[in-house]
Amino acid sequence: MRWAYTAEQIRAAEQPLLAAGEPLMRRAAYGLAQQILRLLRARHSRVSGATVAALVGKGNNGGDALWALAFLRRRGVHAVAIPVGADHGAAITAADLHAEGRDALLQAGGSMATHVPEDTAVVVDAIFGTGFRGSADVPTMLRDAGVTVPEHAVVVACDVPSGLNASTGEIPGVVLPADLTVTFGGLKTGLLLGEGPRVAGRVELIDVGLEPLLGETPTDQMVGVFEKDTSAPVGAVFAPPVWDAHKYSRGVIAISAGSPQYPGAAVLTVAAAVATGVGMVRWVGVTGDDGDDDSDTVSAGVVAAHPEVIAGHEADGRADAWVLGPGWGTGENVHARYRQVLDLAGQRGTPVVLDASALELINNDDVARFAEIRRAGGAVVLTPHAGELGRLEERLLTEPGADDSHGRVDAVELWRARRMAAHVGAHVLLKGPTTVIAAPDGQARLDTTGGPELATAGSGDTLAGLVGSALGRTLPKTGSGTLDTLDKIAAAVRLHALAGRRAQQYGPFGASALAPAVREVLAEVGE
Ligand SMILES: NC(=O)C1=CN([C@@H]2O[C@H](COP(=O)(O)OP(=O)(O)OC[C@H]3O[C@@H](n4cnc5c(N)ncnc54)[C@H](O)[C@@H]3O)[C@@H](O)[C@H]2O)[C@@H](O)CC1
Ligand SMILES: Nc1ncnc2c1ncn2[C@@H]1O[C@H](COP(=O)(O)OP(=O)(O)O)[C@@H](O)[C@H]1O
Repeated sequence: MRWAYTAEQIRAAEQPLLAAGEPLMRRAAYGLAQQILRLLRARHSRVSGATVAALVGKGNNGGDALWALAFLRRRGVHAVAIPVGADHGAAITAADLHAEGRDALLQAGGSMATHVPEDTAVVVDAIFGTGFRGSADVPTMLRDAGVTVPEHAVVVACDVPSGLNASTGEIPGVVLPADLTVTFGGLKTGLLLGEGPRVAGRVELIDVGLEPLLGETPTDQMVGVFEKDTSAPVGAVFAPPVWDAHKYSRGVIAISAGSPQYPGAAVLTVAAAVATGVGMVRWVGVTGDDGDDDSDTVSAGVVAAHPEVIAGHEADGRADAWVLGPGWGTGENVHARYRQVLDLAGQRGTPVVLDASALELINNDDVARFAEIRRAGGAVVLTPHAGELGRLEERLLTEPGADDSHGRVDAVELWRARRMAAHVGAHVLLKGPTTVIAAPDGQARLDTTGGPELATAGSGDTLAGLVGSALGRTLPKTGSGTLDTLDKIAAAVRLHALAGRRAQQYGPFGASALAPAVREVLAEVGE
């Protein structure tokens, strides 16, 4: 796992090193040049003779690119810098650029230009970096300057795409989307939130020696990031059973989901939990303890699809984790069931996942119930998408709107999830293209592994079942002692994302394809 930081945190960490004369810019530029060389080698047989053009602003971001061009020039690259931007209304020129960088480039034999040569293989976007404020329309700036980016050129953003807020992921104007972003010192949260993932392309991090200083950031301000190619602890959380396991020791997942209106939600949530391999999955209807005909239809559907499921109407049975809410709708009994399970969980310390319709039932009185569950050793996990979180905010917070007093109106997903988690004393799993998981103590994780193939009805029900399984299953004693609720939720999110990718390999799919794909992913993880 890597950590991500706001631009302000990165800039603060840089200060002592810059004051001590550390050559941060040259380290950053060297890393950028290496990444460009790698691209050139992959796309062209020869590095020497290839053209790399940088769109250079007047700040240090431009300085990075100028130094990188100087390194590339020494490797035989045709290196060209094009000043882009304005100062007091007048277009900037070479004289306005970072002086040392410009001199380094010229001394190395590079050149200044007013347009991007047609044979350019790589265009470096170095107009603005973390010093960007306000808004900018980069394509219009380029058009006004008579600069055209050739269609065949690969666009590499220096630190962040110019015009992207490096902390929040907002784009107040328009940016030039990058194929690759080479970022320096630490991963910026803006590359992972909001519009960031859409415009940053692949992200490579260059170590410039900030890590020790960033490590001093309070943990509630660091954001853990699960990298695409390393695992959130999927293997540890969804580990195979130990040799002397029995069905109760492996974990019993109790799921109250579905209604006559949405019977499929029950099947999908149950299917996900079953697919992870647990000791038992119980399905519990939302009617009174006697059940009724309507609920029996849902029950029959669940058992027909999954004969191994124990279906009934009593909440008071064995449960190592509860999942409440997928497909409940607004039936008259859901509220009683919701209250009953929260009270039971408070007495027993059972983790509870509140999804979909259950989220609509939460009010401020429940905060004390959630605290009770945590005190008893359990956890509460809310799994809203942005719309559901908005409704929670309206109901629970006195100031539901996004607060911009910290200069991060967005970081929206991160900030909103953290705020809600702290307010209600529960973990908040905020679903979307970037999934945010916030703990009540301020810690957070981001995962961008999931693709848009997951945006299909019932995919959230599947995720709720996976989170329930992660919280209720018994972990092997060895090697998993340090896994906390945040890790378990993160593992479920990652498993969901990997299942989406796996299912997609066989073509477009609906959510019922996810549970079989979960089994395939776990078979590989376990190998
Ligand atoms: N993080 C690190 O470890 C390092 C960061 N460095 C680089 O330094 C960069 C930050 O440099 P700076 O602080 O000089 O800032 P930038 O180079 O990001 O941009 C600042 C310039 O752009 C102008 N500007 C900002 N917003 C504008 C807008 N909306 N319209 C028009 N002009 C605007 C400012 O007036 C200023 O002249 C980083 O992004 C990174 O590339 C490296 O040089 C050293 C290592
Ligand atoms: N564009 C996207 N890219 C990646 N993941 C997405 C995207 N849109 C939605 N998702 C994921 O798909 C799932 C959808 O869940 P949800 O909205 O609750 O669906 P439903 O309620 O229909 O089951 C979530 O895990 C969410 O993170």
